[in-house]
Amino acid sequence: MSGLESVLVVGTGLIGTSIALALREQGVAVHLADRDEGSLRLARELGAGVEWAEGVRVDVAVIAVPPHAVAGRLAALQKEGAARFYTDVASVKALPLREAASLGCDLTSYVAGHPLAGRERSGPAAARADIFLGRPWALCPTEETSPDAVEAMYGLVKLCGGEAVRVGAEEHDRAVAIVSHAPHVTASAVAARLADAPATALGLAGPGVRDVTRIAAGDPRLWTGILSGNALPVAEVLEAVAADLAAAAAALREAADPGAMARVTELLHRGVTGTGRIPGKHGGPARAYATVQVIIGDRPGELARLFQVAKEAGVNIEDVRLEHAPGLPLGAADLSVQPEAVPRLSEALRAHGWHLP
Ligand SMILES: NC(=O)C1=CN([C@@H]2O[C@H](COP(=O)(O)OP(=O)(O)OC[C@H]3O[C@@H](n4cnc5c(N)ncnc54)[C@H](O)[C@@H]3O)[C@@H](O)[C@H]2O)C=CC1
Ligand SMILES: O=C(O)C(=O)Cc1ccc(O)cc1
Repeated sequence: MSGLESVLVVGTGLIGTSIALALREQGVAVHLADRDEGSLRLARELGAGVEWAEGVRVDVAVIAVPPHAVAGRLAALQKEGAARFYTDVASVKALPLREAASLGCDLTSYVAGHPLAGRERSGPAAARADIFLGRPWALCPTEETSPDAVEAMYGLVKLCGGEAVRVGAEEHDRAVAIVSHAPHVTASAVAARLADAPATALGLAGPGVRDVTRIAAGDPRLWTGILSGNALPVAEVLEAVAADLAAAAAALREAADPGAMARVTELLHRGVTGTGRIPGKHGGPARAYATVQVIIGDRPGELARLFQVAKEAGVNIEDVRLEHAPGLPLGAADLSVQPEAVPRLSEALRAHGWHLP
């Protein structure tokens, strides 16, 4: 299919509205539908598109609702003849395909999809057009899917700035159990320890615990649906994680024994190996950035001034992490840059009066 001109987004939450905004930026006509009037209105007011009027037929319908609701929406949309092609964005893929088949949906025009991009917040207010840039976007056509439908979805993913990855639904589900679903439960288990932690402990919280628990802030209702839709693959990974944790705890009970601590060290080494295997930006190999730490005042415009100095020094800031010192009007910014840019950036920052610890 050449040129995708009109899209219907059903479910104007975080992902649906983000897709709509990304497509609007590319000049695509976007129609919106959601069973929740407030979400629909907000998405419209954010410039994500116009309300879908029944009878309007589009090139592609994107179903961006919770996993268990996908097949029902697909069946209803196909009955109305809403689009030429259909896709969804649910975090699990075998479930909607199975349910769509049992509801008698037309599987030739449906390509199950999943953008591996998102946030720990829900709803249209959290939507951003750029969350898909350089991110993988799984597409799971089956033997029944028409080549035209697959081609249309590659076009849609490209328009959103994502990188299409073709994969079978079962393989997809086993993969995301490892890289997304089990990590979510693990993050929740760590974050749950904070629910009744003493104030002293919370006051000492640093970036490490933030990194490990960020995704645990996600919507529990949505995540219950995701996990129940991928139950066995997730259970398998969690059992392996639990075994590692139980072995580490048992070893720490005998910490005076060097043999026991060696087992803990071995787990830490496997962890280092695992983190090193996570691909870097744009799906390329992991790239180790160097960090330049700068002390910043808690004042408006401080970061903008910092970025300006980096820009003038010709240094690209790949990532930035802010750490606020509790109770102090100061914080630290960790700037991730290419290792070779560290001396240039450090020198430029010092020359402009910044304090580098
Ligand atoms: N949150 C994330 O970071 C990611 C989520 N996903 C998947 O995207 C889908 C949507 O998730 P979010 O946008 O995060 O959720 P969200 O809660 O922000 O939005 C979901 C929207 O769907 C609407 N909705 C629910 N059932 C509906 C139905 N039967 N008909 C019409 N509208 C309905 C809700 O009113 C809501 O506006 C889910 O399947 C999720 O697994 C995929 C990638 C990332
Ligand atoms: O917040 C993050 O880092 C995520 O990875 C979000 C996310 C949540 C659910 C998905 O199915 C895909 C991505």
